[in-house]
Amino acid sequence: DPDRQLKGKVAVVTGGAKGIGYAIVDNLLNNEVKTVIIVDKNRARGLKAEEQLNCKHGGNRTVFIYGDITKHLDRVSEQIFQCYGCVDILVNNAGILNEYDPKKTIETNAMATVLWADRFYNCMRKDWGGKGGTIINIASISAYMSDPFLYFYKASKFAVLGLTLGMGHEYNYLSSGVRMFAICPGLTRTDLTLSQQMTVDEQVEVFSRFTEVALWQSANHVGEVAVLLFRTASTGTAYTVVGGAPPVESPDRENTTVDFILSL
Ligand SMILES: NC(=O)C1=CN([C@@H]2O[C@H](COP(=O)(O)OP(=O)(O)OC[C@H]3O[C@@H](n4cnc5c(N)ncnc54)[C@H](O)[C@@H]3O)[C@@H](O)[C@H]2O)C=CC1
Ligand SMILES: CCCCCC(=O)/C=C/C=C\C=C\C=C\[C@@H](O)[C@@H](O)CCCC(=O)O
Repeated sequence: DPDRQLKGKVAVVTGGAKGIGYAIVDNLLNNEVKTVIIVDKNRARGLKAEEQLNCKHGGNRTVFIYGDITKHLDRVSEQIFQCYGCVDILVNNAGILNEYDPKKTIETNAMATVLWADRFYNCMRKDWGGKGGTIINIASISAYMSDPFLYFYKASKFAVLGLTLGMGHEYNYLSSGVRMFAICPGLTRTDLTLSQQMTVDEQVEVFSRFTEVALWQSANHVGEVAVLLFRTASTGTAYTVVGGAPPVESPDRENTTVDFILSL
């Protein structure tokens, strides 16, 4: 299936200046993607990532565009569509963890992810004149766990999962040709998991004990899994990736099947 081959494709990765996003960019470039556009609000890290990746992979295949996903969707998407068309792949990865700022958490992780998905979906969709494509949303194991921690973050990641199961549903894929799936990583060593405002003060002790016994993994593992899933994942699905193990398709939620919808 040519839609599942990375060779020659153009991808956009939000929050690709470091952490999981950077690892996804690096792995896409390792697998013959033509160009990856990093959109990030950290200008210094974005420029450094562009330089490092162009040095490693050559050919000016990495392009950094400065942008805050909560503020600059119009400017950045217009610039991208003008230079590269609707692109083949969007990785909605940028996200924050700050339990002391629920509004910013929802605006960044949920609202911006929804709006970026909507903008690229509409450009890519075949029934509106596009050529199809793939949207990968980075949610979290937090969207599948029932635990007392990081509840605003959890709310934002449930939204990402809901978006993926709904917009990416096979029924929509049949007309749009836009595949959408989610990756739900467990604890991954990045700057996000070093942040000082990760959880409310009263939970710091118990949360620390939890993170000491939980399984951890490298960002590069998530990057490798993103490439694997690009080749194998069906639309409207979500995969957990925990402790460096292979991805596991997340438990089914009740699914109104396409056959049923079409029989109405
Ligand atoms: N590190 C972990 O344990 C896990 C992380 N995730 C998710 O993976 C994604 C990436 O996280 P990490 O790499 O760990 O974080 P990170 O903090 O290392 O990197 C996040 C990147 O996103 C950028 N970013 C943040 N807000 C932005 C905005 N408004 N506009 C543009 N760029 C923005 C940052 O500048 C940074 O370069 C997030 O969505 C996070 O929720 C999911 C599960 C586990
Ligand atoms: C609860 C499920 C987590 C799912 C993974 C995810 O999406 C986000 C994880 C975010 C943070 C993890 C932080 C781990 C921190 C440990 O290094 C610990 O030592 C921090 C102690 C608490 C503190 O606030 O200092």
